[in-house]
Amino acid sequence: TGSSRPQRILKAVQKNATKGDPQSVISAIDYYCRHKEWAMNVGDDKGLILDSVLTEVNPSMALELGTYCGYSSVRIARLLSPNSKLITVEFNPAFAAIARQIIAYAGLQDKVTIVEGASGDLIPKMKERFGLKSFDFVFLDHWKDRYVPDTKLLEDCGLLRKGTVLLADNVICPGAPEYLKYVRNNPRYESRYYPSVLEYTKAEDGLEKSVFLG
Ligand SMILES: O=C(NCCNC(=O)c1cc(-c2ccc(F)cc2)cc(O)c1O)c1cc(O)ncn1
Ligand SMILES: [Mg+2]
Repeated sequence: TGSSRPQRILKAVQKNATKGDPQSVISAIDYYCRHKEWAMNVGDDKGLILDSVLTEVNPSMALELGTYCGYSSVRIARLLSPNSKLITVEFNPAFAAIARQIIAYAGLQDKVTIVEGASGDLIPKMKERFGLKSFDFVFLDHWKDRYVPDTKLLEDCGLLRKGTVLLADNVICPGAPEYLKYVRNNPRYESRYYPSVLEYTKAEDGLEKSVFLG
């Protein structure tokens, strides 16, 4: 049996990036996925918006739902201040295994904790498991029909605080229409849409930034 797409992405990182250099890991993945084979990383266009929101929020505790190969984990962790942490949740063990290696190649393993399992099962256990009060930043990039139930779960588990920033990928493509309805019609959120393109394509996509108002 042949290699998987995530395995080929890891190979491209090991071949073309410099160990311990997160930017070179990001560039190697973007080059491979733009010129060799498409993959569902947030990518370089939407990645610049992610970078700017992250720099503005400067989170101490960040959560990512949907790790895949760890591309956005590297984008997020490279911008975190010392002692700040990223917890990233991945359902698919094969994805998690590759992501662990890509995050380590970037030298960011001390800032990132990968948790394997279903977000709906893991979110209620986060406070006790990680001794955290709440998240300052959440990046939603997993199954699009989990965005609403997991956002409600984060609220109900007291994992959001006044000012927590949620940033959701793919709200246009593949689309998260229920999520847009939920955050845009909800007095507890202040939302803004950042138009962009689907990673490595010219198709329309974008990020929705929603501030939890408590
Ligand atoms: O989280 C899991 N998959 C990735 C979710 N992310 C996406 O589905 C996703 C899809 C696309 C996309 C866009 C256009 C197109 F034509 C095909 C795919 C883009 C993106 O940027 C994504 O983020 C997952 C997997 C699994 O096997 N088990 C549990 N969870
Ligand atoms: Mg995505």
